[in-house]
Amino acid sequence: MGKLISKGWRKRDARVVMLGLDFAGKSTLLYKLKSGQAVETWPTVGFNVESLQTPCGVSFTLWDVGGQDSLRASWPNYLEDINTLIFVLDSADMARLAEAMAVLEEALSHPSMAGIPVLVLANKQEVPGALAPICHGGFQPPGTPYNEQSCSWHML
Ligand SMILES: Nc1nc2c(ncn2[C@@H]2O[C@H](COP(=O)(O)OP(=O)(O)OP(=O)(O)O)[C@@H](O)[C@H]2O)c(=O)[nH]1
Ligand SMILES: [Mg+2]
Repeated sequence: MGKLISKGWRKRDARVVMLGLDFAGKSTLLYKLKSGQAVETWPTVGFNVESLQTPCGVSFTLWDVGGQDSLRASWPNYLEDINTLIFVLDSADMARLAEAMAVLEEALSHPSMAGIPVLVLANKQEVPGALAPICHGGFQPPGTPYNEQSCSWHML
């Protein structure tokens, strides 16, 4: 976040976009951050958006984009002029890990993603058998080996 603030983010709301396969938990996360409570969700058709603030007072707008296959063609529209991409991964869904990797790679190839910080959020960690973040070694943008010190992308 320090890097983001140093880019002048205090002057305007940052635009943060969440992508990920359907059922990954994006909307659950959005409303948990907004209300502090777990809410029931339905598959998102289109997007949800909320204004949020970090505990240290940085305002940002968080976009939650529907992840169903039929909606992914619209993802590039959401990537224009963003400050950060959060890619939400269902860590308990091994069967779709490769699919998730493929759609992340496609999103990262969008021209407007150059230089944009990416956070891969390994969700559903409490599910028995979920892949631990440290085990997501194969799940990384091509050419960008995971490095705790690197600011270009982070796995949480
Ligand atoms: N066990 C577990 N379930 C979760 C977690 N986060 C979300 N879920 C569940 O995952 C399901 C899908 O959550 P959503 O938030 O609707 O998923 P989404 O990524 O918004 O899906 P789309 O809108 O279709 O793209 C719901 O049943 C949630 O309750 C989590 O951390 N752990
Ligand atoms: Mg949703």
